[in-house]
Amino acid sequence: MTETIKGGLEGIIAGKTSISTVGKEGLDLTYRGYSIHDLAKKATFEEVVFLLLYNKLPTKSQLNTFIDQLASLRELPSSLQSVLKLIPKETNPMDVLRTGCSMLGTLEPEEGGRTQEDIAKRLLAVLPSMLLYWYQYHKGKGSIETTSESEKTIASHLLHLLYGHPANADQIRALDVALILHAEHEFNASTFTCRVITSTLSDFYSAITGGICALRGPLHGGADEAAMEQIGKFQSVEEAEQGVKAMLSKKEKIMGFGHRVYKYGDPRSDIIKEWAKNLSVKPQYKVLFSIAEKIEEVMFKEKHLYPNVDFYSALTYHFLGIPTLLFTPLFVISRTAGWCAHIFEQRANNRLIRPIAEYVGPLPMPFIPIEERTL
Ligand SMILES: CC(=O)SCCNC(=O)CCNC(=O)[C@H](O)C(C)(C)COP(=O)(O)OP(=O)(O)OC[C@H]1O[C@@H](n2cnc3c(N)ncnc32)[C@H](O)[C@@H]1OP(=O)(O)O
Ligand SMILES: O=C([O-])CC(=O)C(=O)O
Repeated sequence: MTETIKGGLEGIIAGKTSISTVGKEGLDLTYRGYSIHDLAKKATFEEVVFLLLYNKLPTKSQLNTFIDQLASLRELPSSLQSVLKLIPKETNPMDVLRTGCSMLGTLEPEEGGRTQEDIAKRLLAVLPSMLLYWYQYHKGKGSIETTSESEKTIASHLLHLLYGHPANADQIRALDVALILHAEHEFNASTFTCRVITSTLSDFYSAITGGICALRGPLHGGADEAAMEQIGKFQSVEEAEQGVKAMLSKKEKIMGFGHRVYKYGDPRSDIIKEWAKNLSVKPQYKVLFSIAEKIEEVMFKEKHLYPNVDFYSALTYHFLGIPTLLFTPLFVISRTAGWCAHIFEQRANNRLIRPIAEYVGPLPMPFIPIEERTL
């Protein structure tokens, strides 16, 4: 093979999708043809989930039925509650979701007559319960009630479970927008993982569990937590400027910047930045916001790199009082919508995903039996 291969499958078209466009000239980011800007301004997360799963916008009554259905699926089976209690409290919450998702697959398997749509809805409804049940249990709050339907939406339910009381309308809308922005992104690493697993005719839970595993890393979904840690290390804009320059001079990466596809900026970043700005009401939040803006300025001056969705999402979550370790799990909850849509799409026109490798190993050589082998 003489053609030079770029690492990481960069620029390779690995399949077709009608779910979203990412960075396509003149289209930018759309979900099923709808601009991310319109969706973030005018839609709700549940509306976006419906759109992704059913390939059409819901009517008002379809949406209400959908919201009610999701709210009725929040219950954790008692054996799953037991498993969540057994998972050590120091565990990374991404591992909790990975384990919880896999466990649910043993309790409510696809083979048991459930449709893929049933499983998609169940996962979207129960993942927040799983996360917050484990989190609050190990914070000493006991076994919290996750089934209440008083909070209709995923964002309000999540924040209520986290705060222990209802969130206000701005907080709920901020999280709702973050969930919309993270819901889908074409053939990113975690979605591609789901599609590869699906292509072997494996089950739904295996594919989603694989997606969670791929999202965990800091080069992908885990960047929001890494970005927050980096921003939080600086006390002032001056320190941030010096610190980032020093990191760049050592060839270190600044998390939350750069993107494989968007070379001129991630369209989701300005939207979530605006929400971070709106929420930065406390003096210490204003300092963090200006530190983040300084990092953005330095990154552009020094590297011509732009923030991706993770950078200002991190601040948005922080200003919502969400612990850093829960950032990437929130990404899981949102991206499950996109993963499910991709599993449906892969199944509808499946062929095993199996590329080939360029062999760069040794040429064939004689095998030396162990008795004759010397060091
Ligand atoms: C939701 C998401 O998953 S969005 C992405 C979240 N991930 C991050 O924010 C992690 C930080 N960013 C990165 O590591 C990268 O930009 C990625 C992984 C997102 C994209 O990676 P790739 O397309 O493979 O670009 P790659 O890592 O090869 O970088 C190209 C060049 O830009 C530099 N670069 C890219 N991102 C960054 C960064 N965040 N900080 C500093 N330098 C960077 C690289 O060091 C490299 O420089 P070089 O050519 O001098 O060696
Ligand atoms: O598309 C990617 O490579 C990463 C990303 O932004 C996402 O998954 O939202």
